[in-house]
Amino acid sequence: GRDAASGVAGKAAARVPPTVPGLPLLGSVLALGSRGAAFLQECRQKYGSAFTLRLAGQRMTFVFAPAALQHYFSAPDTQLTFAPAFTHRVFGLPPKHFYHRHFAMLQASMPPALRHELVPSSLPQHTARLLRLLLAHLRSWPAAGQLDLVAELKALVFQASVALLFGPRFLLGGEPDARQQQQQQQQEEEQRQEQEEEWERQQQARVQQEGGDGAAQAGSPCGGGRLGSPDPQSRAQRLQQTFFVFEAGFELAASPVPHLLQPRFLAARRRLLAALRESHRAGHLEGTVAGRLVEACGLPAPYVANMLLALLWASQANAVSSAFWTIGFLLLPENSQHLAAVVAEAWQAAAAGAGGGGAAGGGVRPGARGRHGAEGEGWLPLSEAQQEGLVALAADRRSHAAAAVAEALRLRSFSVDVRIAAADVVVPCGERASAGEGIWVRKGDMVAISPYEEGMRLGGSTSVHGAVVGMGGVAGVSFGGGKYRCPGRYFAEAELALVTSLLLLLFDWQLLPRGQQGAAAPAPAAAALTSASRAQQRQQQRRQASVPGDPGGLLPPPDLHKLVGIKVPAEPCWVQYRRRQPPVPGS
Ligand code: HEM
Repeated sequence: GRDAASGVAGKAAARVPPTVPGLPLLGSVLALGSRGAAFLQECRQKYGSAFTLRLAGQRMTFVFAPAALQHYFSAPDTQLTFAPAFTHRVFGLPPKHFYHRHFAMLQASMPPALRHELVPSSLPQHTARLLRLLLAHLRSWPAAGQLDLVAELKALVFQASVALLFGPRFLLGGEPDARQQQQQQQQEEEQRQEQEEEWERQQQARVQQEGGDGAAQAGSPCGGGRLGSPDPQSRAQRLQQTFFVFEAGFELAASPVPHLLQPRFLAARRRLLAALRESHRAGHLEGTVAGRLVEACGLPAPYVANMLLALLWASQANAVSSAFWTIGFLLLPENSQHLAAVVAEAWQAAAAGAGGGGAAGGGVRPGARGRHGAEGEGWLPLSEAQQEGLVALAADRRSHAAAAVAEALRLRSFSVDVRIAAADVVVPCGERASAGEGIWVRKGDMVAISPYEEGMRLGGSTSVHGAVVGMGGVAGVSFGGGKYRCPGRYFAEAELALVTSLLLLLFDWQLLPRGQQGAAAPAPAAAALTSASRAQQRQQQRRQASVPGDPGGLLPPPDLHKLVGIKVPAEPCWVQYRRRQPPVPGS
């Protein structure tokens, strides 16, 4: 195997992979753009475990053989390199300035770069803060009602984790504060706490402003996910919506299709860059993960905002939909046992925290449950000590919540990872890969892998390729591998476990039948359901049958157009929810 992986002995048995015929000039751009993963599956059936697509001017070779995976993640940069052109095209980071700083950004220890910043030992500190931000946001939810879980998780996860990583003042905005630059570290810390309190006050003020009457509401409790809503919005909501316009346009923007044809993407990027630039100048990012990364990276000032945009995208794009899938899968009837285990474990963790540390501040307010009413306003769901219990649970990689997160990632990450061939190389492939069999890839071609098996069920046995076992199974591969693996992995896993435990501890949830929402929900006009859209619906239901993890088709299908990263749900997901009482201290 070692010979083949080195790409030297492989040359003798190397073959050129078949090229999929497509349109003149465009090649398979349209097929891949419109059918995504389904198109790749067809190609795989027709051409086998390696084939090349022509995508306008770019050739992209897909390799599916397990032997290729190992090579992919271990090949030196002189053979396969992380796509620098891509960071330029999407984030506007020129390789000239960025490429040699890339490692500093990932690895530097002083000032701490991402790998040092987000190591497991520093996680409790980050997750404790994240939990406070999540709780502040959840206060604006009525005690019960119906909501679109996709939209609400977007708002919850984006706003809380951006406040954590970029600082609450990035989301709040505000005037530059010259004094801030001279403040000692301790003062900065105090200030951040004040900002978090201010953030909480704002969330609370909004509850009051919106009536806080707790009437069972449908729709978006905090205006989270409704694009184009006419309601006056906070800066946080506007940033969130702009971000998801950027994210929706991301893959097309990375393709060779001219940006001139993508005005929405360009406008969103411009707005995000302006907001990041303004916050950086005003000192809002000081003392935050993002601020320390700027220091570690040492980019020239004009490109700082572009790097921050890359961090914003990387930290949100996958995490938000992963949170949805984790909770969504747990709500499926066939997973009720797993749900019960996650709830019991969260309950225990909160109770243990409450028992161990003494419930500061009186803990849970009795009466916060049941018929929602003016309680919404002062709802303080978890004491400090209970929060500590949940934070400890989020760091436990053997918890039921961690298993549910890993399973959701495995089920919704049947996507692709991409490198560029830095030279003519042989990638091991085929039944005799260990004996040197492989495929040729030309210098400049893209090499893509998609190492996922489909058709597995939550809790079922996990079959993974031997090549990826060392990286934590398929869920591990969704974070990439080798030296470019995701530096946010441990943070992301703790974040997702925390969001899952918290929401399942504080609320009872029930999936509503697809396409059916509560009376108060904004129902789609019946007339709008044309025969064309009905046909589309049927087609989607057929596709759903082949989507792993949801045999009954109760969750929205994943959008199969998206090729990179965790799949995004293609539709809203309506649920009924109701607050419940977390454990009473000492119980
Ligand atoms: C479920 C959540 C997440 C998934 C599935 C995920 C996955 C990935 C993958 C696949 C890569 C590319 C690795 C490669 O090509 O080999 C990546 C890169 C990256 N991720 Fe994550 N990620 C997640 C969450 C996060 C979070 C929460 C952060 C930050 C706090 C983060 C920060 C980054 C950064 C900065 C990079 C770029 C690294 C570079 O420039 O080389 N990610 N992620």
